[in-house]
Amino acid sequence: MTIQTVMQQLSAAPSISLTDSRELYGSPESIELLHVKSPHCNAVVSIQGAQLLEFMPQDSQPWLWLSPKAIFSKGQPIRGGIPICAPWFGVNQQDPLKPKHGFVRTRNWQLVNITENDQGIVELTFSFTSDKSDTPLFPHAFSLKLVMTLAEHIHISFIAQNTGTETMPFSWALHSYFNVDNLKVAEVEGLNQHAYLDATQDLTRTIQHGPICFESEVDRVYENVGSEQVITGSPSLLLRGNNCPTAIVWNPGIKLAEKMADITSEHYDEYICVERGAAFANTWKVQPQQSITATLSILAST
Ligand SMILES: O=P(O)(O)OC[C@H]1O[C@@H](O)[C@H](O)[C@@H](O)[C@@H]1O
Repeated sequence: MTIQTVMQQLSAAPSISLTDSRELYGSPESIELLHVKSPHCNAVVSIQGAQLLEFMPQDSQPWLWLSPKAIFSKGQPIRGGIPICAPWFGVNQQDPLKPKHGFVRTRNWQLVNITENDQGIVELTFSFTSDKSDTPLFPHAFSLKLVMTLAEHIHISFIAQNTGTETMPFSWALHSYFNVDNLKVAEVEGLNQHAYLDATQDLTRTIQHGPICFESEVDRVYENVGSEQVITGSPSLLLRGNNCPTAIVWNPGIKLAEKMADITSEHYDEYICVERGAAFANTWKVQPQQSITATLSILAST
């Protein structure tokens, strides 16, 4: 979309304005952002990575965690909100030197549509199309579409299309960072008795007993999960995924966080990640010209 069309669509969407990270967060470098202040919510979205950074329903508290030490720099991951990991999740299995979590989280996406309906519900549509320069990183041509609906809740549709001529292995995650007011009492429910791969123990298969608690580093991959998980804490949230068979639950704990410049021991206990996507045994095999759609809703849990 040209800047002219963006401006036209923004003029029909009174709750959305264009800003940047310098203005909003005082960063030295400027990353383009959309600021939503609607009757339903306040939100901030980065065009780099098509990444929702902040979300707070009216009369509530922030649902997503954005690190106070987040780095806003072109081509760098932004720590917090909902980064999109694709076309692979985690460490690349063929070449561990390739960027972790793929490369679309650090690229500019195309903003293809901005709408706000009469009730003030905002919908943002982004697209990403790989090009020849991406072939050394990922030998398949693909395009992605992400539709983000911001109301009193968050709804995301994620669509991947194989635009090449061979079957495309594609793993991905919506790597959501959720605010917790007390890590010691925060829990994730909905995975009891489920096997997981423990990334802190060389991916040893282990069985989950009861809710997930965060007493030290947690880095777990649950395959073939049910549609819903609940984060209990303040706020309590319900995640409902469709076609997102993998859940990844992560908090680095204090020791690892000390080594992460955009988290540190000062902030590691402010969030947990509960990510949904399709990874490990659930990696998508996308046929030539096939599109696969997944959706994720994040709702207040009652
Ligand atoms: O620092 P990154 O690349 O954003 O990754 C953060 C974490 O992402 C999680 O999804 C992984 O399970 C962790 O192992 C990883 O440390």
